[in-house]
Amino acid sequence: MQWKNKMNEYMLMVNDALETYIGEHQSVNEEVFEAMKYSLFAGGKRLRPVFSLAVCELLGKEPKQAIPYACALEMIHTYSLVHDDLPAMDNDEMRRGKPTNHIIYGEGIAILAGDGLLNKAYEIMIDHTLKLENPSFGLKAMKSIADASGTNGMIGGQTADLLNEGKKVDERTLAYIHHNKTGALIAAALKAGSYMAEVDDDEAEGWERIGYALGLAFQIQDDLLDIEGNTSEMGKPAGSDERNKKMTYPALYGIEASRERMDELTKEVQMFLKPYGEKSNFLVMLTSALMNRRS
Ligand SMILES: CC(C)=CCC/C(C)=C/COP(=O)(O)OP(=O)(O)O
Ligand SMILES: C=C(C)CCOP(=O)(O)OP(=O)(O)O
Repeated sequence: MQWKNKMNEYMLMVNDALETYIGEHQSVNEEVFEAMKYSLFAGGKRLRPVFSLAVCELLGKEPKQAIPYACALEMIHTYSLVHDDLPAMDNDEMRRGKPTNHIIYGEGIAILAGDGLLNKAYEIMIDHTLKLENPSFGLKAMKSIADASGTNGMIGGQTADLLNEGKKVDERTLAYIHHNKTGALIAAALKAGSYMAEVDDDEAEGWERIGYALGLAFQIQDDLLDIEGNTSEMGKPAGSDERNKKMTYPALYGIEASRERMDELTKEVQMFLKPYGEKSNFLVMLTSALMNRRS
């Protein structure tokens, strides 16, 4: 299973860099640092940073070039989960196999820890971009991540998700939710990775487009697991979507149609990767593993 070794290698690079970036704090604000570290190192799959590193390497550059942007993506993703779990949102008590941030630290600190992770992401990207000989690719990677995380991206998707709880949404609204809530950050991970390999905008947009397909397939599997998976394997509560009256892909289209759509999207991603030949083996394997995952 060579791809798993590669996955471990990328994860180690990301975890080491995250440890360095988060730093140590021994002062009155220590509590918020502890809360940030708690969720960041609770055992996430590190998919978004791994996608960035893998795309950068596939395109012929050292994956470490993408590390600051990859770590920023993981911090933004982690903040979004900390806030998503709050009582005001999904009110979940378990995440990444552990009690959620607000259960351990209380709601106030959990909100601040999310804010802290979000801000830290930009501190890292700005520090690194300022040091680049040619900062334009760093700026483009950073802009991709900022756009994807904002009100026209992940925050927009989460807003639509929240406002439509308990309602039967139409296909367009559900597509908007998925595209933005989950797709945007995954698409930005691929796009930012390609920018760190110094590709032109057309090529970067190709990676972004396929990232959206990957993101939708990933969210469909997440929603299927919420119905069919189990809490101990997933490390987060099964049945959360039903409890929160969320309109999901399987709720609107049914389980069979959801699986078919996920398979189509997976094939689309694999067709995109095919011209890259052997260099794309890791991403091809990771994509199929994600669609068969149990957590
Ligand atoms: C701005 C914010 C707070 C964004 C949250 C984005 C997001 C992808 C949440 C998790 O989605 P989910 O609720 O479908 O997934 P899970 O099953 O992991 O809770
Ligand atoms: C977008 C969704 C479906 C939220 C969970 O994302 P992941 O499944 O990547 O969560 P972690 O492994 O990072 O905890």
